[in-house]
Amino acid sequence: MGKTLYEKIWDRHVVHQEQDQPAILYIDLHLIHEVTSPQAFDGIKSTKRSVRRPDRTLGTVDHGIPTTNRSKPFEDPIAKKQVDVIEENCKEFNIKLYNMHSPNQGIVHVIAPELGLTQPGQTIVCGDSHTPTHGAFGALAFGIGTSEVEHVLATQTLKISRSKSLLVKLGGKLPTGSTAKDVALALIGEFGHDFGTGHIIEFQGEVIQELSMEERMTICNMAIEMGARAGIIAPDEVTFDYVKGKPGAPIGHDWEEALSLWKTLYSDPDALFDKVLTFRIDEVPPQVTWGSNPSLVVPVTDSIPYPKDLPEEKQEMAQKALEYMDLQPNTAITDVYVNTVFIGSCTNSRVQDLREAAKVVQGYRVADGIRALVVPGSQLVKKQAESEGIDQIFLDAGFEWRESGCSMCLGMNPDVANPGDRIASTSNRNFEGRQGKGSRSHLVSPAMAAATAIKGHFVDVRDWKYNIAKEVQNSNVDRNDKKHSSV
Ligand SMILES: CC(C)[C@H](C(=O)O)[C@@H](O)C(=O)O
Ligand code: SF4
Repeated sequence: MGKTLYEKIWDRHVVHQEQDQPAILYIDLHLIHEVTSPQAFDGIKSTKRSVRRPDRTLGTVDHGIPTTNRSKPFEDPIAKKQVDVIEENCKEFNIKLYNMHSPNQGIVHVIAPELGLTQPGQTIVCGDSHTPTHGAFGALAFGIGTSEVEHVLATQTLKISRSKSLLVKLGGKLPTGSTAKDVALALIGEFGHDFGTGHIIEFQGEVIQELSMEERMTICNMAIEMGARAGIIAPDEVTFDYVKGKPGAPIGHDWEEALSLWKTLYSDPDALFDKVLTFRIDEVPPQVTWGSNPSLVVPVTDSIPYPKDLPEEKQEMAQKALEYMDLQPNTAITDVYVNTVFIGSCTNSRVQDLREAAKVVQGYRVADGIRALVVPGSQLVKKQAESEGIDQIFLDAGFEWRESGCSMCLGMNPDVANPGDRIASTSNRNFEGRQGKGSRSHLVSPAMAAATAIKGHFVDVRDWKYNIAKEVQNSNVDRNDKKHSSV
């Protein structure tokens, strides 16, 4: 019988397995950041061990670092300490670290792919729940806890039990104006925020071949919000083209050898999955979450539902979410006003995301009273965007253009939302208070976030070109007239 992609990667990496016991899995790439690595290094040091493969370990700082002027002292002593500690640890154990001032610094899940370190067929771990992002390359990638970080540092292996496999077949084509983010949100809306629990999800479907690596990363990034251990997509020509020529990619004969292996990385047609779900995406409109987990989501064309109209298992959390979010059922999503817009995070902060948002923003102004932030996922993304003039489009529109990092995705640095703030955010989690105590998060695609910043409330970005843009232009003219007449 054939094997699934997950089984193929798993089998190539098992170092040791006893019956009914977890396997010992070899890890190809271990990514570390400043929040979850300090205790792991303490454990290594206190037992006088060393790091087994510093050359297969890479560090960056992303969560707590400022996204404004980095030559100024840190505002938060804890963040400062974490950054200092990872610097010391990486120095002591000879691990490459992209620190705050490095041209390669960025969110851990953005930098490894863009540097060509994330490759098909690898096992990749990080003490971070959004590690499934790397599954977009046909790698088996998942988040691990701090004690596991220590184990991987010491042995370059992980003790782990096999997960079940879940095939999600995406049928149809992505409609114009909808994005990979909308597909991920719609999937979670349809099947719930835990439908992948205990599973590795493989995403398949014709549409996948048409998706860029950036879009595939957005979908796999949100596998954890589906409850899954990891998400994975079989590599294809799009993947190989993306990796080719990147600094970490194999070259010459090694490239040819790698490629012949990578081309075998797909689920065989007769492979058996533990579960199979199908989902048609032809009619997935842009999505907006209204609650405090990503499954509480509706198309932008809809209204906020009455809890009693939802499936029974969602009713109680929906009621609680309405209270926290300060929203009334039956309110049209397009009548919900925000005061903050955040374009960033490992879900949606790559160049393609910023290009899509900039296309919407170009020539317009952020609505009055809105704080709008663009935080590129990495310094390389930032540099590329600047070379295309994208920074200027955002700045001209009244957005803030920042240095790279996690930023307001979870507010561990000074980019924190205030109590009561309502945020249109391109990140992946809308949990209570995540972006700042008492703040209210709505998850959307980059284009939707951009349009919301201009209008001040949610809008259907598909109408942007035809109707809304004209309205905005007129109101900008009014605003400018007012400005001139008051001078
Ligand atoms: C800080 C880190 C441990 C955390 C995670 O694991 O996901 C963060 O990245 C997040 O997105 O909440
Ligand atoms: S950007 Fe957000 S989700 Fe991604 S690693 Fe940072 S905090 Fe976690």
